[in-house]
Amino acid sequence: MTDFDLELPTGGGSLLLAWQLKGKRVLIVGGGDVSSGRIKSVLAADAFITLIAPRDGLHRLTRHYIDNSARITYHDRTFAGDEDLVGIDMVLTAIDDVEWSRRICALCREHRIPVNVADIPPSCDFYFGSQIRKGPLQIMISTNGNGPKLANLLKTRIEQCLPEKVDRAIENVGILRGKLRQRAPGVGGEIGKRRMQWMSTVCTNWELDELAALDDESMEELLLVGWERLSVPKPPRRIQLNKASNMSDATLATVVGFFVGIALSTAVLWNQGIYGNFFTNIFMVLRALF
Ligand SMILES: C[C@@]1(CC(=O)O)C2=NC(=C\c3[nH]c(c(CCC(=O)O)c3CC(=O)O)Cc3[nH]c(c(CC(=O)O)c3CCC(=O)O)/C=C3\N/C(=C\2)[C@@H](CCC(=O)O)[C@]3(C)CC(=O)O)/[C@H]1CCC(=O)O
Ligand SMILES: NC(=O)c1ccc[n+]([C@@H]2O[C@H](COP(=O)([O-])OP(=O)(O)OC[C@H]3O[C@@H](n4cnc5c(N)ncnc54)[C@H](O)[C@@H]3O)[C@@H](O)[C@H]2O)c1
Repeated sequence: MTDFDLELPTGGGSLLLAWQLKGKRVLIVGGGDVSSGRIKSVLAADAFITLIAPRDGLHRLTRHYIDNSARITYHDRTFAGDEDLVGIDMVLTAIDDVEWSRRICALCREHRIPVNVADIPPSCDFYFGSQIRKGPLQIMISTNGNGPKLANLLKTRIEQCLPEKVDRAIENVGILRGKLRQRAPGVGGEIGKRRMQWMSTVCTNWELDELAALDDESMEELLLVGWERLSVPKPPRRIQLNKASNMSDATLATVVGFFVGIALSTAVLWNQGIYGNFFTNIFMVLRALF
């Protein structure tokens, strides 16, 4: 018997990737509303942008990006042809001209440059999705072209479920992994396996809040105590204390409300000449509550 999943994927999906565009050049054709969204996504990926769109059709946000990002090279004109594709690694078109959209797509395919044509699925080598970015966390919701609005609505739901400090926790895990690689360098082999196992145990055994509370000193301590002995200790005391003080607002409100209630009822009873002691009043409040 094997514990592998032997079932073949049913297909009909697309490949989900986190495409590394740092330092690459992306051509964006069009300067409207959709283009401004594309610019934002590409800037988040540290790429350079060549933007081709007549000035009079620019969206306010697109103009803002042109004026404020040194990564954007702007040409105030319409798409010219082959020559605009020289040195380009990816093309995104967002124009209100279906004929030109299709022509640009055909040229890109000829030059084997990956292309997305907003809203024309057959002309897309890849689709955009609805995106959530929170620090290094990136979530893309794709319905594989079935319902883009639904992707947008699901995004809102997912955003509401994300733990508050998830971005900080992920950043800290990244820093800790960097420190561990410095302490135990080497690619692959036994050392690689040992590092992966240890990091996985840290991520599994520590709460996100505890990971988010790590600072430089506690990371060094964790590496010193844990890595050297190949064990993963509990979070240091000051991080656990932080956790205690991170009591959720709702819990805090319930606890404070409970004691204020007891104090008030004591005062009222006292005022009415019912001189029960404090503990008798707690009993009366509890009886009234349950
Ligand atoms: C996610 C998002 C990302 C982005 O573009 O940044 C995105 N569309 C968004 C919004 C949106 N698009 C449309 C509406 C109107 C409501 C509706 O029609 O449903 C709304 C809603 C709105 O505007 O609120 C119209 C529309 N879109 C496409 C077609 C053509 C067709 O389906 O045939 C038509 C019909 C045109 C017509 O009828 O003429 C096609 C595509 N749109 C995609 C992505 C790709 C598949 C995504 C997936 O896998 O789910 C794909 C295939 C190609 C691509 O463009 O990459 C972004 C939400 C971002 C956010 O806010 O979070
Ligand atoms: N995927 C999505 O989320 C989504 C949502 C809405 C619309 N769309 C589609 O995306 C496309 C663009 O939408 P928009 O709202 O940004 O449109 P828009 O009309 O606001 O902008 C179009 C832009 O393209 C420029 N343009 C037109 N022809 C050009 C050419 N040959 N060369 C260079 N620039 C050219 C215009 O000057 C303008 O800046 C439309 O086809 C629209 O149907 C997609």
